[in-house]
Amino acid sequence: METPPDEDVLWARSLHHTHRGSPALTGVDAGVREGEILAVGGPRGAGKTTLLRCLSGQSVPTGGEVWFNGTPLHTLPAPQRERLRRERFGWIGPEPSLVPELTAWENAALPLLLRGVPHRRAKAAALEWLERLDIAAAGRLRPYALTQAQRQRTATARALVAEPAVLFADEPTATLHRADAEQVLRTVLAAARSHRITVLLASHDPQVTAVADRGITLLDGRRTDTPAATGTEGRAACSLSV
Ligand SMILES: Nc1ncnc2c1ncn2[C@@H]1O[C@H](COP(=O)(O)OP(=O)(O)OP(=O)(O)O)[C@@H](O)[C@H]1O
Repeated sequence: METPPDEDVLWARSLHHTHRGSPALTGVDAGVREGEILAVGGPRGAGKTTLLRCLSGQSVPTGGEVWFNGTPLHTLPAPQRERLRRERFGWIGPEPSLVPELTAWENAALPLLLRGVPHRRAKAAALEWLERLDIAAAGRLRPYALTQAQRQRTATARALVAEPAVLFADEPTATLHRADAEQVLRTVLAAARSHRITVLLASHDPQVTAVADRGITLLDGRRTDTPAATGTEGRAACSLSV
């Protein structure tokens, strides 16, 4: 068995995954270094979400290995995997799934509250992230009273509030208008760089993936990027002002 490279915080080898018998990933290798922003590009249906779900321990691959800091996620019993996910990973999906009964700040504070952080400290941290995302004024509103953009910003605050080791952002700006998309991306990237959060950013939009340090590309569940392209500096090609 090959050992994960020391510098990779997250490392996957020969990942296979099927959905009801249909292949979604076919032998994908990937690695991301601490503090790196890695884009996962490719058209719809290419396998980006499936890859992020396998790397984050939400799905167990049908074949291959996933290692996080020397821990094999692919063999970890479900309760430990859940715990690791809760404590070390953050997730932003294309649709903000907020708890309808909670206010924006309570939703944002949820990862800290569930971890037993005192109410006052959790609230202060949540409000700080909502402030950074320009929606502190909406902190007392419940999700039904928020716009789609405010809901997505709240979900972004929730993903960052506990300063995860790895942030998985799956099409995080897909439902946002350009200006909102730019601000959400800018905040995520600034937070990642200042807190050394590793980011996996999946998007079918080349303007979004261009903000990453490095990118891989999937098509029909396989990587299509060449080693040379993998090392390309994404930021040089960035067309979003983030
Ligand atoms: N729950 C599921 N059940 C059945 N097939 C699925 C399921 N999830 C994904 N697939 C299929 O697996 C393949 C990869 O899907 P995946 O969502 O990972 O791709 P993607 O690149 O993230 O695309 P998108 O941007 O549309 O989400 C596709 O063919 C998709 O139809």
